[in-house]
Amino acid sequence: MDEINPRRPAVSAPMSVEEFDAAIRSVGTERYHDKHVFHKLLHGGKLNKGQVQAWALNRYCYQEAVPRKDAAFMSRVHDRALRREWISRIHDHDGLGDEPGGIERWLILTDGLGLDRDYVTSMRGALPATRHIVESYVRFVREQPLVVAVASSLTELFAPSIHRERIAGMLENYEFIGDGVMAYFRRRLSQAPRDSDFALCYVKANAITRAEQEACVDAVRFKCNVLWAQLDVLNHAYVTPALVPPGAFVPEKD
Ligand SMILES: O=C(O)c1cc(C(=O)O)c2c(n1)C(=O)C(=O)c1cc(C(=O)O)[nH]c1-2
Repeated sequence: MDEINPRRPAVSAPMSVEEFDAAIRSVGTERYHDKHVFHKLLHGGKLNKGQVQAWALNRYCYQEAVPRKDAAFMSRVHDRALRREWISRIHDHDGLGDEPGGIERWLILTDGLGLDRDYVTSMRGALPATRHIVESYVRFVREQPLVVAVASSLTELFAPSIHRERIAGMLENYEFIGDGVMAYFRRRLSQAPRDSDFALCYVKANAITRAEQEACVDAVRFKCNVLWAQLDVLNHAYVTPALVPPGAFVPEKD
């Protein structure tokens, strides 16, 4: 007869698929960056043009990092079917053929805000912390188990509602924002659900043990932190009291 070994740590049973789904979504409810004060200011028209410029040029660093993290992910995938699926994420951002892609659409936004393209793409004016934060996402995806790396993209489950709020809020509240420059976010309204549907199915099918499921939930938490921390440093540098670090972009006075 098997004896119960009291020294063996209890192994928790895996969550049901419904519990796992709910655990992932509850991370977003608790800590997605739609709750950050900087977004409330941005969408509510409470920032001046210089502060919006600072947001857009720092966020460029995130845009620039996303296809690199997807390429880092793909470099580790041996399953051809998964690579065939994932590559569309790189095309979404870098473009393919006549489709200019999301980075180009982001630069249309920064053009519209009166920022010089070379300055934006050089990332010279970005806050020092922004670069470190976005690189931590690339590193995470390069180093973590594949299913955990996929899970870290699941914040996109929560993105469409913030994109809708941003399009409506910025168009309504800033005379320097026109419909054309919001094209980036409009396009994401269809891209993000496609990506997050796939990622959620993949994670549910491939995170089998309780430990794997918990690592995936932690990955969503990590990624919320990546998004949150980018807003923390913007708020710290550009919202009162403004504390722009040496060498970073300085808005012109209104
Ligand atoms: O504006 C936003 O709030 C927001 C959030 C996120 C997200 O939740 O990760 C992404 C995006 N936008 C986005 O535009 C985007 O292309 C994107 C890719 C990814 C990813 O992790 O692969 N997240 C996001």
